[in-house]
Amino acid sequence: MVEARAEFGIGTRVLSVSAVGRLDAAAIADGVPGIALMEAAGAAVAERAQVLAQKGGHVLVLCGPGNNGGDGFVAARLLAGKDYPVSLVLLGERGTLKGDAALAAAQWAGPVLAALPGDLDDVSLVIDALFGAGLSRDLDGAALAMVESVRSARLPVLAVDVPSGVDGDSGAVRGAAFEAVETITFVALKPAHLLEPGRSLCGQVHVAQIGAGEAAIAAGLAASMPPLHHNGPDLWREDFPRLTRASHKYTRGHAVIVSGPATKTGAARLAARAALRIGAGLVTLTSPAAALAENAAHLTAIMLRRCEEPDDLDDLLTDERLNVVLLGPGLGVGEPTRDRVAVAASAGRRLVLDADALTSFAGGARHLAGLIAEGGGEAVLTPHAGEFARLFDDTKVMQAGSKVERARAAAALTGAVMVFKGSDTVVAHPDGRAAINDHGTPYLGTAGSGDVLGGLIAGLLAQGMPAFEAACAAVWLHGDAGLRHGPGLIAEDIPELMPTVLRSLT
Ligand SMILES: NC(=O)C1=CN([C@@H]2O[C@H](COP(=O)(O)OP(=O)(O)OC[C@H]3O[C@@H](n4cnc5c(N)ncnc54)[C@H](OP(=O)(O)O)[C@@H]3O)[C@@H](O)[C@H]2O)[C@@H](O)CC1
Ligand SMILES: Nc1ncnc2c1ncn2[C@@H]1O[C@H](COP(=O)(O)OP(=O)(O)O)[C@@H](O)[C@H]1O
Ligand SMILES: [K+]
Repeated sequence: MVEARAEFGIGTRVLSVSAVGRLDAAAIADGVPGIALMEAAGAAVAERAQVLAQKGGHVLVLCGPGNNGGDGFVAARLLAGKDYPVSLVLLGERGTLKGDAALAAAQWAGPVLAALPGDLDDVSLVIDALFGAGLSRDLDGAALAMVESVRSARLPVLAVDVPSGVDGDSGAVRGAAFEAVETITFVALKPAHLLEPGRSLCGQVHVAQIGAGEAAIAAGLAASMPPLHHNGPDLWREDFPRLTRASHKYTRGHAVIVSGPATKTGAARLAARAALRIGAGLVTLTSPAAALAENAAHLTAIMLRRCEEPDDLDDLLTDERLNVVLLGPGLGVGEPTRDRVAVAASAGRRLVLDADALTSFAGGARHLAGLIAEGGGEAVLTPHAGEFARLFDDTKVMQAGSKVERARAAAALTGAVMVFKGSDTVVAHPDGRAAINDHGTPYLGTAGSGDVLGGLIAGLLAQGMPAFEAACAAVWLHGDAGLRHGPGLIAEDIPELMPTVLRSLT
């Protein structure tokens, strides 16, 4: 879990590595000496180290050749001052240290080792201050050997800024990386604290304040555009549907969920139930004739309507009150599904496209983009990694870099809000706004869980919530239900947890 005790003014924002560099530079230009920022960073590291190391336990500090290493020198000095036995290893020559790192090293009175001690048995905690924002290539040589030794000795690691070897912007591992029990970062979260595999390698993440002022923070925020957010209620609470005394079912929207054929209807019912539970005023499930009995046997408050051909869906959508259509779960892959998507899109409805509605456009993302653009309605697409790869196979989207960049490129190409699912779900708007969600649990990886998510999004869209915020809210609420339930979760449980989840939102 990530503790978002960020610098005042950062709010939900996640900053790129270069933006944090700009922020630091602006703070220094504002009159906060770089060494003061480094002292504050090192002090935050030392404070967490005292929590993590056994009382008076041996702390091994691994310092790199840049400012990340400088933070390590400060932490080592402060811990030694508290009577912790400290060993400090420096990667490279002390004489080549520059700037603030050289100043911090000059304050360290203890020995500087050139390599790991042979015996690591009595080490209580390793502080990883090899590389942070300045990681520029894959780990090799002495750095790689240190990672391997610490990993094989199974020592607890406190990472400074990011675990060394993790790329701060993408969360990718460059060659090898430490696996930390805790990571302490400064000013703001970076993408690697939320994107896999970085997120898992960070352990618990703490954001420490180091004294940057308002103007510096504004410079950092301006340097990280379009904005990337850490998903949470602060991002979308303002836009969340609210009831008034005058609200009634027709003001709460009417979602249409398109069911698959007989024996493939459960996914649509899960979505329909979720749409109703999250507050849509009415939900209609459309069903082929052969699946009507099966659907009817399981539905009560959800209405049922026979829709055999795409034209039947067209007829249904002449009623303007039906404002959202969800297609995909259980629908089957092929032309009939593409035709139904085309009908719903050309009717100008807000769309949620999931599962088979995405796979039916495999390699045809541009065709889908055309349908969405012609209809003029907003769309939310909810691919998991497999569906994403199939849909964007023939495009440059797959080469766009990090998961955030791929989601942004996919959103720009399709003109739709993208919900790129996984343990690190990324929501991206065509204008580049994006959010990473870490509020969830692996218990959500269960059949039908994604169908429920689609229904939650449809239910929020039906109530008029803007598409990006609706997608972010649904992802977070879905995760919250998973966290509340924990072991034994099945997809059916998620809609039933919504009353509890929603009650706790206020
Ligand atoms: N005032 C501030 O800005 C503040 C910054 N703070 C701290 O500074 C950190 C950023 O510091 P930084 O920019 O000096 O980069 P850093 O991560 O130390 O690494 C650069 C060095 O590593 C080297 N190197 C890179 N990859 C390598 C590899 N694979 N294998 C071997 N060597 C490799 C690279 O070599 P080069 O690429 O130049 O050859 C260079 O020498 C940031 O994460 C935070 O902890 C805080 O104190 C708050 C105030
Ligand atoms: N390890 C995990 N941590 C958090 N959320 C997860 C994890 N695994 C899966 N999920 C979530 O569960 C849902 C699964 O959706 P999907 O793969 O479409 O399943 P299905 O097709 O069975 O409905 C997604 O919302 C995904 O983000
Ligand atoms: K580090």
